[in-house]
Amino acid sequence: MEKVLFVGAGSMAEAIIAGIVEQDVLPGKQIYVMNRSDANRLCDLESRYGITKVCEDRSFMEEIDLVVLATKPKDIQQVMADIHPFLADSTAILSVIAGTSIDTFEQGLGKRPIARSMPNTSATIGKSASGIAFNDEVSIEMKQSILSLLGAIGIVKVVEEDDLHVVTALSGSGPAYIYYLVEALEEAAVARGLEAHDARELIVQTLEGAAAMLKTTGEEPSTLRTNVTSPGGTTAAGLRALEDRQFKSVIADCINSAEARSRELGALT
Ligand SMILES: NC(=O)C1=CN([C@@H]2O[C@H](COP(=O)(O)OP(=O)(O)OC[C@H]3O[C@@H](n4cnc5c(N)ncnc54)[C@H](OP(=O)(O)O)[C@@H]3O)[C@@H](O)[C@H]2O)C=CC1
Ligand SMILES: O=C(O)[C@@H]1CCC=N1
Repeated sequence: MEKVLFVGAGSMAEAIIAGIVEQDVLPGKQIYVMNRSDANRLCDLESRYGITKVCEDRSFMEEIDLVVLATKPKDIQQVMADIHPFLADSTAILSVIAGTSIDTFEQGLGKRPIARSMPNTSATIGKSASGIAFNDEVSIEMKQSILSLLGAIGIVKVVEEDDLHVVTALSGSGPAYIYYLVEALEEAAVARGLEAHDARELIVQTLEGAAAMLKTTGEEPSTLRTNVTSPGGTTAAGLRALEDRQFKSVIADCINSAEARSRELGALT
């Protein structure tokens, strides 16, 4: 894979570009980026990551090996109409767009190698948790190239295409749930008198420590939870408040709603 074009230059495109530039995944290879109209944004990405912005010129497109589609789902029909005439038959597609199916891409861009993925914004620091599915046109070699590209920005799970909706709900949107949890914990701690910056540091370290415990001990989360929970102690009191408010059912609603929205977005494209 020598030449990669990002179509869409928003937060997700930047997270992946930052990750692959930082991890040096495509050393010496050429990374191009285009968007709809925000010229300043392209200049900014070009100067920060040493990639090449694309404005009007489309002549180079037939030499592109991989197009990364990173626009909003609502824009994808327009994008496909814009780029299809310029792509070589062999050009592969990697979508990061929520909901939109491989079938939709095949209809808009022809039968060609297509991978549909769902990374997350932690790609910026090489910590994405991504899911991916491929169509039958993707060769073993191309699959490996795409997996190593996504692998360099975090972990990747190959899943059935239909499961990408729940992957989107879980790990695509997941960072936002965690940030919301941090906001809530911080607000509660500040309301009880802690300084905001102290609360923030304690929360982030608690998250980091808990994640590392899950990873390194291999223990079940329920076992680790039980280890924290002294009978009649503070944790039991806190967990009881969560149970009283049906915490697990709130979380199930969150995942189900996000998955349903992913399916809706797919149906709209
Ligand atoms: N943000 C996230 O956490 C995640 C997002 N995703 C998916 O990534 C995709 C992009 O999301 P995000 O980066 O947040 O979105 P943004 O709104 O930040 O970026 C969208 C980009 O698409 C460009 N665009 C729109 N229309 C066209 C067009 N016709 N031709 C070329 N470029 C076009 C926009 O250009 P301009 O600014 O010039 O209009 C902009 O650069 C979405 O489909 C989302 O589902 C996936 C995983 C996580
Ligand atoms: O909110 C969204 O639709 C996108 C997909 C996953 C994360 N952000």
